[in-house]
Amino acid sequence: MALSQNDVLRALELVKLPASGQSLAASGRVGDILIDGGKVIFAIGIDATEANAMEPVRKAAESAVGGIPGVTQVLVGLTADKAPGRPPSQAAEARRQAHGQPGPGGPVPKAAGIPGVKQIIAVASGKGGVGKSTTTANLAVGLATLGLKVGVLDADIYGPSVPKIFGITGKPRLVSGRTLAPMEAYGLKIMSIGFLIDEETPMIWRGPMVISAITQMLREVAWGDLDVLVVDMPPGTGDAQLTMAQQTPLAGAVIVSTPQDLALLDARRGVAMFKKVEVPILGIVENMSYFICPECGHRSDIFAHGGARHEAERLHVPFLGEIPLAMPIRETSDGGRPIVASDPDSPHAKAYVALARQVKAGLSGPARAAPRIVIE
Ligand SMILES: Nc1ncnc2c1ncn2[C@@H]1O[C@H](COP(=O)(O)OP(=O)(O)OP(=O)(O)O)[C@@H](O)[C@H]1O
Repeated sequence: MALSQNDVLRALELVKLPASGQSLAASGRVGDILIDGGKVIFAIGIDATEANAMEPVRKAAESAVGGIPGVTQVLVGLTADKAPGRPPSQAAEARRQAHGQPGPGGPVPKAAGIPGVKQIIAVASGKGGVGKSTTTANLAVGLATLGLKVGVLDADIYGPSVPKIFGITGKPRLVSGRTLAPMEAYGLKIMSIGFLIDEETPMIWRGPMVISAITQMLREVAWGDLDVLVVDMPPGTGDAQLTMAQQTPLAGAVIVSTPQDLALLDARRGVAMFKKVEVPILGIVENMSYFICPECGHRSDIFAHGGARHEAERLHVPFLGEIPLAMPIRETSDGGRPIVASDPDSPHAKAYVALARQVKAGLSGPARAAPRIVIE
């Protein structure tokens, strides 16, 4: 007989919430349940502060549903998509009302820091394809050339491309219990959500997986001592991105945009998203800003360059610089050899190092005047 949502909810009656002892099924926290043959997928709504406490509940839910005859695979994620003010899914809301439970809400506190990691920054873009991952990789190598210990966390659930940009193959190994060793390339420690999420995982499921995956990548990876961890965020400004911005103890965010109007509009949304969760904006960088002909050296502003600088001024956030549209950037990035590492003397690499310098300065705060020494 085909599996039904009621079969799943019956199994979830046996899973209890730690604080109240209430059943998960009755809590109103179970989102829409997707059933595809023997595969069952759903998310448990949590407050952003509960990620660690609710992990055992997630596991218990997976094993309870896994025990239903006919179930071949279960995927359960924790999601804080229901940020204050956002409505829960219709199904979850109906169950909540039926059981007379209070809805989610309240302020979202800041996520706890990661021992050994001094600062975490996000590289984000309002839309895909603007060169966010290429910028992340070259910025990270650039920060390392400035003498910092740097890690890269690829959190782009929709298209994790950091392993490819760094030419990494294979999977991270377990060092102890659930802790993974990060991969290493060009002196950086690297972890990608691509190592944790199966390529076949449906897109609809990736958003709900965000909290567990980001928590695991932040806290169950042996990062060691890092000055900066650079996070390649998923493009866009939807629920998944907002949740991630809330769940990650970010010191600041770099927004990547191309100069076109539409990309700039999206960049503006990105700035607004980080402001909403009180993450400081380190600035906007304009990628594919201008083109220098490799044959004749002529410069063309193909996308009416300068838009990001104006947008940054308009939004009162720093402008971090311009990266040209250049074949060597694409070739090295797509070939697993970021240009700052593979051709550090090129003008393109220098543009990224200048960006890294700006970001580093932004992280150490506005320059303070040296104290005046008075000799009496
Ligand atoms: N400045 C640049 N000059 C030339 N090519 C570039 C530049 N920046 C990025 N690219 C190329 O553009 C393509 C998209 O870049 P990238 O994957 O970094 O974008 P993205 O914004 O991370 O995309 P998404 O997150 O949507 O997958 C890649 O082929 C990359 O090599």
